[in-house]
Amino acid sequence: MAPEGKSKKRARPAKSGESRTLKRKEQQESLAKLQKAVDELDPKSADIHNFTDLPLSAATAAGLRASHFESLTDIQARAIPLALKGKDILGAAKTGSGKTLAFLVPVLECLFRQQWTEYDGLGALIISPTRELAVQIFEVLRQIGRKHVFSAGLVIGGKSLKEEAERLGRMNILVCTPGRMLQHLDQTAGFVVDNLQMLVLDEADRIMDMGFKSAVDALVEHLPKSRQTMLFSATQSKKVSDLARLSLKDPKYVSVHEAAETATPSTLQQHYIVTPLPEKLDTLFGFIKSNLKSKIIVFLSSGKQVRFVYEGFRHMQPGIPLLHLHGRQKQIARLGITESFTKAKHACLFATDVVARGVDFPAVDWVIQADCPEDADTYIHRVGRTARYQSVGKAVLFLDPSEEPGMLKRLEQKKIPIQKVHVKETKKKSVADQLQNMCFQYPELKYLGQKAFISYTRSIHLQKDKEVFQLKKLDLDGFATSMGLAGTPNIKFQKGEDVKRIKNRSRAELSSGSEDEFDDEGHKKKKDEVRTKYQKMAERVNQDVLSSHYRKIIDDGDADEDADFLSVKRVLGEDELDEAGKAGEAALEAKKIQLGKQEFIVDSHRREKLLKSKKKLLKYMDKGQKLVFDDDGNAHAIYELQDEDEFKAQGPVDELRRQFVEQEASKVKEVDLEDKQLAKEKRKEKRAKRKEREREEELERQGMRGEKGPVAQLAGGEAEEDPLALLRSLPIAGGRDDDSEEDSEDERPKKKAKKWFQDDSDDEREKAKKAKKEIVMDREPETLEDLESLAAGLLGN
Ligand SMILES: Nc1ncnc2c1ncn2[C@@H]1O[C@H](COP(=O)(O)OP(=O)(O)OP(=O)(O)O)[C@@H](O)[C@H]1O
Repeated sequence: MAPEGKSKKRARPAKSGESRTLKRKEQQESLAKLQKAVDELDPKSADIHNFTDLPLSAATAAGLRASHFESLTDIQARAIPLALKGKDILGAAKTGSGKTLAFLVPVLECLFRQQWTEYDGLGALIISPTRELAVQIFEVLRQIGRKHVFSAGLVIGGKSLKEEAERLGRMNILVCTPGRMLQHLDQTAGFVVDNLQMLVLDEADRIMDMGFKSAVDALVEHLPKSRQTMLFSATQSKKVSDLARLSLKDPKYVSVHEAAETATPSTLQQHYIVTPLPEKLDTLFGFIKSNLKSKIIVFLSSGKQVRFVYEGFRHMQPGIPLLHLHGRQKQIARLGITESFTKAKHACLFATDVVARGVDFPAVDWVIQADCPEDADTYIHRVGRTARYQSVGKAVLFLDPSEEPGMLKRLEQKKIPIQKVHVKETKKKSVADQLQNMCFQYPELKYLGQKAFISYTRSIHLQKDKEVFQLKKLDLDGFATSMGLAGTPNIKFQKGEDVKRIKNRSRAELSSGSEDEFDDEGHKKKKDEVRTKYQKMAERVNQDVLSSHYRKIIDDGDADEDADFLSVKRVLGEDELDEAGKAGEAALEAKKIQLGKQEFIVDSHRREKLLKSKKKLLKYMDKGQKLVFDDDGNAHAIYELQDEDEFKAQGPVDELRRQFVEQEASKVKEVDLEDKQLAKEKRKEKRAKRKEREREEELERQGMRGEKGPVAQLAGGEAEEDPLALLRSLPIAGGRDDDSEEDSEDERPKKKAKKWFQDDSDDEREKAKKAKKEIVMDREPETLEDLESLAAGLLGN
């Protein structure tokens, strides 16, 4: 028996070697077949109607099938074939027409055809202007990519940079917002994007506009030029400057609805109501009361408007669940609200333009634009939240009489069909009295009202399109009264440069909470900017209620918004020390500290804290000196070793210094370049080695077990792929076959054990598979953390 066993053992490697070669051959043949099909694909073919008509990998096809996507929408049928062939694309199609899949499918396919692994690093970057949209794109990617083994992550902020940074290195596909991504590219050591194959900009016109300009330009600087780039939007522009900024190569413009009669979906009914500003809230409340069995989104111009209307109406209990969403809520609250509204059958969501673009809430009946959009493009995106993909929807725009002619002209220019309707007087519900009572009763509501009033008037003042927005023609006193305010708040507008600078930012940016934050006066807030108590008080020029009221505002997840006022936690700067003293800070018993040549008096906790900060103290410390030791071991300053005359003969000191600095700088630069090149080559070499080894091991393992692995299945073409098979075959720490040779190469990084695959035995694997299935089926991701942890591992489930 023993010899038999022995002979069996000897026979196994030979068998596995054979099957390994066979499987590799099959895999290569299958890939070559797929590539050939892509090469031969005619992007203009009229026979492409379904996903099955496209040359796609079995994994993508299975993911699409499992997500119930069968037939292609127009933009998908036109854009995907071109994208599969590696073309740069400018894609334009109406809202809700399926642009997301038009770029996600090519992303998956591009990486699949290159057999991308986690060691190849970042392969595709998808940029979205808002966090909500990024989360949604990520969700769709997770759905259709479920059979792939790529890793994917979300980079949208809302958690510490360090936490995000730890995951980045492992990601093949990232969905991100521009600012946050740039932060990582600038600050996260070891995050390499040299290998990037694809860059996608969803809502490209928005990402390329002023608000994101510097972030996007800097971000693109980091990316390799030899990549495929795709831009999508319902309001796509062909601006040459944008194309140049992104170095697009012979881009194909795919605009499926260019010849359409209207720029909005044909299933959308669009109306407008002329309602003077002082009657707007009455009309809105009346509308909501008349549509209690509906799902409604109400767009307002700023977060403060949203909060006031939400709080005010909530107290009046209209009989429908009310929600509110704006960019300055905490990330977790934003996600929770988005999810609640997604699931709700009947609800009314008050929102800023943070959800105007891309967000795919199911079955929205009404989109109400209670505040006029800044331009026709914003109008198109807002109304696009309803009547999505073959469903019907209705939209109503509220206009002040002064806005009517200008706005109608803009809408007409953009081919937007809209009809005027009148509100029945009986349907209007006067809310001014109730709001006035509430403002009297709840000072915090009054405060919100004042802020909302100010932010509304300011947004009108800052609008670029003066034909539509004419502050002077608005009845501001009537508006203040309708909000329940006893008097009209005084408004101060900035003049000159400030206004110009603020004007350059669109209303959407001011209210969407995209990424940069702005203070009440429109100044861009730096994250750690230190502002004194006095500065803040000075900023409250437009308020006439006491600051204690602010603190009473119920914190329902909006803490971010009022962080300026509510938070007492501040980082202190030097310039604050004196102020702190003035403000009566408890003084410490004065003591003295000697630092370098300077003496410091410590008379407050703040100053003491400052003096503990090494970084801040650097400027007071000696800069250090270069010393040279003579033969006797005595130290000398460099100049001491040179004869003075000799030294002077060399030229003016400043010139010498400059030359020296230049020389050294160029040396450093040279060495730096060499180092980078060397490191890059090493990385490439390692990657290639790893990839080869993985393939071999995978094939070896499959051959030894006699299992039908993914490679064989892929070659078969027809059989249902096991999404985890490839993963299982990867050399997982703690789960290696005993008889597999331990790789002795030092440089090989230890793979992290993936929880669900730790034991390689079939039973354990089965259990892991079940457990994983349970997660996917029984528990939907609830938080950002859930989403990311699902994705941080792998797309496949
Ligand atoms: N081929 C398809 N078959 C069925 N449904 C689809 C298909 N493609 C997309 N959809 C559905 O259509 C809806 C809208 O798709 P998507 O969000 O991609 O639209 P969009 O064009 O990006 O819209 P927006 O311009 O507002 O961003 C989604 O609910 C999506 O699931």
